Amino acid sequence: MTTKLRVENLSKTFVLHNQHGVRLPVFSNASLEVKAGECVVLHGHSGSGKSTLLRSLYGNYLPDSGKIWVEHQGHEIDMVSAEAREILSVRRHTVGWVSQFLRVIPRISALNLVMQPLLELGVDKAQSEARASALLRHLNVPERLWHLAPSTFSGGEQQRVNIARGFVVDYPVLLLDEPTASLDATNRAAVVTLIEQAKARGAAVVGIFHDEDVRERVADRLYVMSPETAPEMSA
Ligand SMILES: Nc1ncnc2c1ncn2[C@@H]1O[C@H](COP(=O)(O)OP(=O)(O)OP(=O)(O)O)[C@@H](O)[C@H]1O
Repeated sequence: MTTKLRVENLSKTFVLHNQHGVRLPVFSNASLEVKAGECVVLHGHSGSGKSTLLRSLYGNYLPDSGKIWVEHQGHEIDMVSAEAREILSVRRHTVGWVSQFLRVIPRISALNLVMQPLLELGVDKAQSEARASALLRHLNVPERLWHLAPSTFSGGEQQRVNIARGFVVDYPVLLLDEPTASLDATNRAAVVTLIEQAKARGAAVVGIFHDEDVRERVADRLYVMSPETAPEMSA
């Protein structure tokens, strides 16, 4: 199996400049590898650094040291040292991000929000619309809402629009930040099916799931945010 994502000796410390420069080490020497078709779940107590690690993988946080190798269009890119335009290209083509929160854009309909990543890749409108509709239907978003802007949707409806948008492109790597938080059992199962389908087509998945049932269904391995990867706090 091909390795899609390789993290080597990654360390991250937050420096709180507005609080006397307090240093808050989050993890050090984190290393993991995710192959095509595998799902690795980040695991550890609240505050152990799961979100910080996941955000670093997407290039949202800059680690202090270490490498994040992503297989991107036939070669490996290190997300730690990559230039901004390379990170944008990785995000457009290779690494998808699904969080529990939807960034609502005023006046853009749910259907258009979901289609957008496909249109940006040059997929034609009819095909994009068909794929987006299938996902919204799968996630039980009522059809009467598809042509409305999601700002007035319930929390769960917004969450499902966001998940549809995150799964609309067949990204080789998927980063999932608690995508099932606050969904009911039917919709959790719908998301689990999407993750299983992504794995079956060869996606490498890294996720955070607080729901134990979901974790057990999708995880091939747990990556434990152990005390060794979380050094003592120092001033
Ligand atoms: N932007 C930030 N600036 C400063 N400190 C931060 C920042 N983000 C996170 N932290 C700190 O880093 C530590 C790890 O936070 P993180 O959110 O990664 O943990 P987590 O394991 O995802 O927690 P939870 O399960 O509660 O979501 C926490 O002590 C948090 O206060």
